[in-house]
Amino acid sequence: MSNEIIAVLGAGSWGTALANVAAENGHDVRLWSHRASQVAEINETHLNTKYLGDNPLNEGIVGFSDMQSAVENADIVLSVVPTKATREVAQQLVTVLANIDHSVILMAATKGLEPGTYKRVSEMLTEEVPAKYLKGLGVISGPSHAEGVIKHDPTLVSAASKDVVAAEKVQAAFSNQVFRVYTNTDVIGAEIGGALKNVIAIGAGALASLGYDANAKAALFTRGLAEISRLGQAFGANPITFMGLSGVGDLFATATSVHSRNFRAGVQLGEGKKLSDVIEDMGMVIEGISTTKVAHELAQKKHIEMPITSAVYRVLYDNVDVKEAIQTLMGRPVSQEGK
Ligand SMILES: NC(=O)c1ccc[n+]([C@@H]2O[C@H](COP(=O)([O-])OP(=O)(O)OC[C@H]3O[C@@H](n4cnc5c(N)ncnc54)[C@H](O)[C@@H]3O)[C@@H](O)[C@H]2O)c1
Ligand SMILES: O=P(O)(O)OC[C@H](O)CO
Repeated sequence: MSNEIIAVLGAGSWGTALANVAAENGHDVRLWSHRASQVAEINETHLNTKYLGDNPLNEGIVGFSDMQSAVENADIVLSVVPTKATREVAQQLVTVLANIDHSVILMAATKGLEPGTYKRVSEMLTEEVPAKYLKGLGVISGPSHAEGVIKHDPTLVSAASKDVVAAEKVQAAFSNQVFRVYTNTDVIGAEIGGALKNVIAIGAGALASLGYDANAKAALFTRGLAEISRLGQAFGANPITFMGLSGVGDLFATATSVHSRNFRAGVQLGEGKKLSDVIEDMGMVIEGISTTKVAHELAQKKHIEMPITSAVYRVLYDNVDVKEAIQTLMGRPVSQEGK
């Protein structure tokens, strides 16, 4: 494995965990944060306590406040900020790439859809970053909680890109005995699966808060995946992708794990906590809250049947009680499976 220079933009839970994988693989890893205090903590103590507690970070990770120093000569740049910060950070990256006249493989590990435009993260990056600065563009997706990755739980993800060489380079850079990267060319499927599973995970948390067991969970996962697949196919995704890591894999991980912010948000909402308090107390991004609104609007616009997404939307945005939302779902006219 050759030694690569890898810049990670965003030192939250996931950016830091991915930086750690790359550093453990012996790469030169620069972790950029817009918060100077976080950079200082990473460089001085090799910890990122707000996001990853007392898990020690590989000492090869160097924190940077200056994006240009982080990106200088980088082979691969990972964008791992929340969806809502993606354009802003991409614009900063473009300024840097123009200053140093440099091109990179750019991969987003963010999972979400942009409110208003309904764009996927890779679409935002394509719009913001001129092609002359790109040696390939794609996404990293799949069932992967930072909390598990940092503890070396065996984890599988996919690196999806139309540019197979770029995806293979990312695969080689990040794969090891506990972190296995598959390549995939279905970027749309990987992104729709990764974003939409968060909506279903909020629903799973709400079900759990009511004490419902395996029947209800299985119903939610199965019919939730059907909705994700319907939306994805309307945008040109390969339906097989939803049977893979970015589909059922990530849905299962997110909708069953206490590490999931989306699942935990669903539990708290089911227990009657106000949405604004859930967001404030989490202190980390809960992408599914915004994605639910985007998916609900998209479903209406494109006439795609997504009743579970609509139910989660009503709980989040119309203050509908979880039990009432479930009753509405169960009370719909019976229909044929497979449609
Ligand atoms: N946490 C996970 O296990 C995990 C796994 C896979 C994918 N993801 C996805 O990765 C993305 C990031 O999630 P996370 O868990 O790291 O979030 P987080 O809330 O833990 O951290 C977000 C980071 O982005 C930074 N940030 C926020 N706004 C910024 C801005 N305008 N400019 C620069 N930096 C900014 C924050 O300071 C923080 O360091 C999300 O889309 C999430 O769905 C997370
Ligand atoms: O903690 P969550 O709910 O944002 O989920 C994190 C990852 O997307 C799981 O693959």
